[in-house]
Amino acid sequence: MSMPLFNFTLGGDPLDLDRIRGILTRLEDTIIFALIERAQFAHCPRAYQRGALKELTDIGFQGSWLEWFLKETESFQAKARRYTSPDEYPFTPISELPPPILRPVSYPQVLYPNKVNANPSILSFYTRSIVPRITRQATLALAALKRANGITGDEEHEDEANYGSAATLDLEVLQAVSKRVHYGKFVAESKFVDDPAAFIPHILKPNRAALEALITKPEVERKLLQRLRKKALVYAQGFAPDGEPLGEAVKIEVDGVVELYESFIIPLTREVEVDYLLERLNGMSEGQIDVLSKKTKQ
Ligand SMILES: O=C(O)C(=O)C[C@]1(C(=O)O)C=C[C@@H](O)C=C1
Repeated sequence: MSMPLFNFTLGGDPLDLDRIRGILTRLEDTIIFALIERAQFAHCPRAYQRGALKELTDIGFQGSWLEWFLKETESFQAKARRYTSPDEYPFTPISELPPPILRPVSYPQVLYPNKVNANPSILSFYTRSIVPRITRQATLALAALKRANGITGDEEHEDEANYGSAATLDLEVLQAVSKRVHYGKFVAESKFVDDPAAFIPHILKPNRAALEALITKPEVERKLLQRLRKKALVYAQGFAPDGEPLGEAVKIEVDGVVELYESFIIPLTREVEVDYLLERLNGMSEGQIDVLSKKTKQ
């Protein structure tokens, strides 16, 4: 049995829609597992508040603990040229990251040059909506444990012991969600080159609704949500010592995972697709656009 290869450097048609959807499907597993890991720890609200940690303001950093953690980790990863890959986007502005120490890889030019970056939306939604939701059980359990042990007060430093673990796991979730959402660019490029004539009028006279209607595939979304629920149910259950599944979803709330995709990840992927398409003709001459406009779906 052969394994599908999704690595950019290994050849194959990077705009094959089935191949791109294969990557999106694989990332479902990564995202569910990362969420399960993060859900083991309590919320740690102060880790997401700017200026909440004296230790950071003391060293002149104005952001939150998570933003500091992202910047430090991404600086290191930038040196290993992570953000030169067309499917990797840092949360820290690229201008604040160091250059790679390795020679550049020459990636095939698959995407049209663009400035689309959904990471600010991802970071804000993740910290405001996702973390509180997936950590609810762990936060309640921690509070109950403290009550049982007579630990009270010191609200400010209550959850500090988990800051390192929380941020490490936040980074895993954020990077996986970011990669998934930005794959929308490859999906959009694939759909565009398949039928440029359908898209061009709505790019020239920008019409988001028309572009969104062209890229939206309700049946694909329906199947995805169905598959995701089943996967989350399997991954979230416990297993007996002999490997027998115990049935009940205990590691994460399955509805929460499905809702995350339904109300955030898929809509944001669609938004990235539309934003990308709106930039798809930038810098092209009328003549070039004219030639492209004559290409219709085969
Ligand atoms: O698979 C596609 O065609 C996509 O555009 C990706 C995606 C998704 O986010 O999963 C987004 C919009 C479509 O309606 C279907 C699925």
